[in-house]
Amino acid sequence: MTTPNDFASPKEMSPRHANSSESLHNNHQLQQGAADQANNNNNIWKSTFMNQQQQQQQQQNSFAFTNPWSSNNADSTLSPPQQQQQSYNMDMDEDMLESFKRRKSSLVIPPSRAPAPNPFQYDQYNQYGPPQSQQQVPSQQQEINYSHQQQQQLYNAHQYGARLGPSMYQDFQRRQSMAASHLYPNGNGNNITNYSTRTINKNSSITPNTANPSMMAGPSYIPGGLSNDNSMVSPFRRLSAYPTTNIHTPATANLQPPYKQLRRTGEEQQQQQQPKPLIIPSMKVCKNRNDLNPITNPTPKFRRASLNSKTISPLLALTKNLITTYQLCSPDFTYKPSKNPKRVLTKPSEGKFNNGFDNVNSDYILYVNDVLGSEQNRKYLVLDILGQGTFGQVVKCQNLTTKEILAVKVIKSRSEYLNQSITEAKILELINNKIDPENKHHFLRMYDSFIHKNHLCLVFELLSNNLYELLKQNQFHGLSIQLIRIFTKQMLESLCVLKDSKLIHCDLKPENILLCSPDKPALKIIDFGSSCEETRTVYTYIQSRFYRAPEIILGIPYSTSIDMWSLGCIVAELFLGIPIFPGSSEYNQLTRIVDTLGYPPNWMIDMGKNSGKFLKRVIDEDDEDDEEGTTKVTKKFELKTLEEFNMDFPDAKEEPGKKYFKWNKLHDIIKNYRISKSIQNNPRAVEQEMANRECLNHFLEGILNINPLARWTPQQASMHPFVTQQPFTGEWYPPGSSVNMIHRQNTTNKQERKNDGVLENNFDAKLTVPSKNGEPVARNKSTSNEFNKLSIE
Ligand SMILES: Nc1ncnc2c1ncn2[C@@H]1O[C@H](COP(=O)(O)OP(=O)(O)OP(=O)(O)O)[C@@H](O)[C@H]1O
Repeated sequence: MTTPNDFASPKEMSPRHANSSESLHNNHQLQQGAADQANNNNNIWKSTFMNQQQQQQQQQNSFAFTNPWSSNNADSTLSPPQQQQQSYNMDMDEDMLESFKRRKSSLVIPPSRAPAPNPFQYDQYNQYGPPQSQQQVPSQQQEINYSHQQQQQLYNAHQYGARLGPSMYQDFQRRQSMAASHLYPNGNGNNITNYSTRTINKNSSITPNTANPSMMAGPSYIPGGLSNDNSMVSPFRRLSAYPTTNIHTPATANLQPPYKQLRRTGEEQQQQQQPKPLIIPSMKVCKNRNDLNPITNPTPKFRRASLNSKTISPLLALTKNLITTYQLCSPDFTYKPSKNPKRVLTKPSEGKFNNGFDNVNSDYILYVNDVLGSEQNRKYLVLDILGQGTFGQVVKCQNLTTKEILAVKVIKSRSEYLNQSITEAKILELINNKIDPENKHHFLRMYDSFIHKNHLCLVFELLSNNLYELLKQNQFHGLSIQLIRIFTKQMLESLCVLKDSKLIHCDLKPENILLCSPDKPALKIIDFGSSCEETRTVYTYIQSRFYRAPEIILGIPYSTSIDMWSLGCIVAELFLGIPIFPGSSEYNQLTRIVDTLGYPPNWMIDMGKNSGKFLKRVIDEDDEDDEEGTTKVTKKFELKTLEEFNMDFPDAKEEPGKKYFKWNKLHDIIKNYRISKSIQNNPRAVEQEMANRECLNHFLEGILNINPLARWTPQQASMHPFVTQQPFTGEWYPPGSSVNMIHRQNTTNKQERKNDGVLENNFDAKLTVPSKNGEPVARNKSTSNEFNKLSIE
């Protein structure tokens, strides 16, 4: 049979025995001194001490929690006569309990109404009860052993194991150790005593109990753990265990609760002092549902406190009225909100630059309740963080004068970010004041800008979630086509205005499109930090990768049409829930685009500064002979294989990209995307959904045209049936468009790459045709003659 010691080390079982050899030594010393004093006879003492040691050893082996005073020390001064001692200690226990209860009430610590059942019946141990006589020791020991055997059996039989498991068992033992450490806190033998046998003088020095019970009733007695001695903490508070005795208590005049109690009559007080049976929490096996009903104990008296004599529920005392509660515990306690620790919002939060105001990334270290700005009417109280980006942090603030809640973008203090952000502020100013003064075209409003501790701060209207967060909330399942249409319409309105103003946003992505409020589908475009004028396209490394246009990847001069590409990616993502081109690198990004939409036209590859990085030139014989019968040799390009790319750029360590969609072609991805469960059983709804998808697909093909010259402008896209909700017949061309192109029917993939809807390798060419995944757009016969004369205005 295993013993409890098999489950835990002696250290865990008893700090008194195993934790501190010094403590054990002191214990012996103390007992030795006591024996000397009593018998003044070395021989007797020796035999007694050896007896005692044996007993202790036995106890230590069987169970760690034993009362050193419970064994007969053969010294009447230390161990009072059994009868006397028992009643005395019983009195003291009750006294302790009552005092403790009152003390607890004054601390506003409600006793647990239905203590958690202790699986190991810990409370039944007489640890806090009266000391046992020598005669009782074996029986107590037996009880302990028996109980532990029971625990052991229960544990082994998995009766509790399933619910408690070894970790809970260990936790129980740890708590036992904690209790023991409260019982024997100082590790010097003087304090080694039981609660029930402790007296503490006014100076809080703890001495073993003497035989005189009257000593316990005086003002000098403070029950163990609740004395002035701070080192003594009641184990009750940790274990919610009550003494097992219920003996009449002597008055403890110095421990009256501060209220109500004072108004009680003597009779009431007497009644209160009557012995009351204590319900000892015990373990019970739940056999049916009724066993789970909570046990409600009668509300004990003195459990509520307040400074103004009003009763406060424990809940309120520990929540809303916590300050009062603290004041009740310590009259010196004062509370000032200004001294509250401020929550830091910036990560990393260690000050590195700018006199410690900035972290290693040159971000200003922001705290809740910080004030940004110093001028009158331009002070902003920091409330929370809204987002973080390349340029800095965006925080929710309150204007201290107007009380308006706003968003403040605190730009990094490095000059490159500062300069670009000045451009952002200028563009926003232009948009807000000149381009969209009436706030109709879904652009973020900027209200103010100022410098705070070397950081440019831009004050914006406060918006809600961004579209990425919206998709996330929807478990990345994509939005309904109706909602996508509403969003697309608004984004196109903004892009029309930007194109007319010859401005390029350059960083359109779901994170930069924000809902105005959480409950309406109105949105606004933010983050003009990368924006530029169409005539000043200085930067070539722009746009977030997933939304990066092919002309940027290839390194071709760009225009407002890069925003249309990003829009196409965003609309597709709103439908699919995840990015349509989630490239892990530029090479991977281009690979995904080519796989889904076909190759860029030759002129783009010829022109692209970066083309050689990703593509290889292959001289191929054309499968068609010219009129004279000679084989035409045309330039062709192919994406480098992964191996070829890694060979050319060993540092890149390019790996095969993860495949997110079963299908490759855009049309197939959209068409075969899962149908919402809500309409799966409704054929008409499914039919409507498929029709909507066809329309969405056609719309996407128009704006996700690899050729920027063939890509629809926002004005053209705004007229598409997907946006206008006009009937979609399967064909649609931007009004007034004509093209002069030679189009081959039944083009193969190889052939797609040659043409891909572009007619001339001329960047300024205006003669383009919308293509469908690089495949010819099916046209009805009646228009086939005009087909070659489409031009886009
Ligand atoms: N006016 C606003 N109201 C609410 N949240 C905002 C506001 N402006 C920005 N945010 C939040 O802060 C995030 C970052 O903002 P912003 O894109 O302007 O920073 P950035 O440093 O330019 O980021 P990026 O890395 O995209 O360049 C946004 O995605 C958004 O969630």
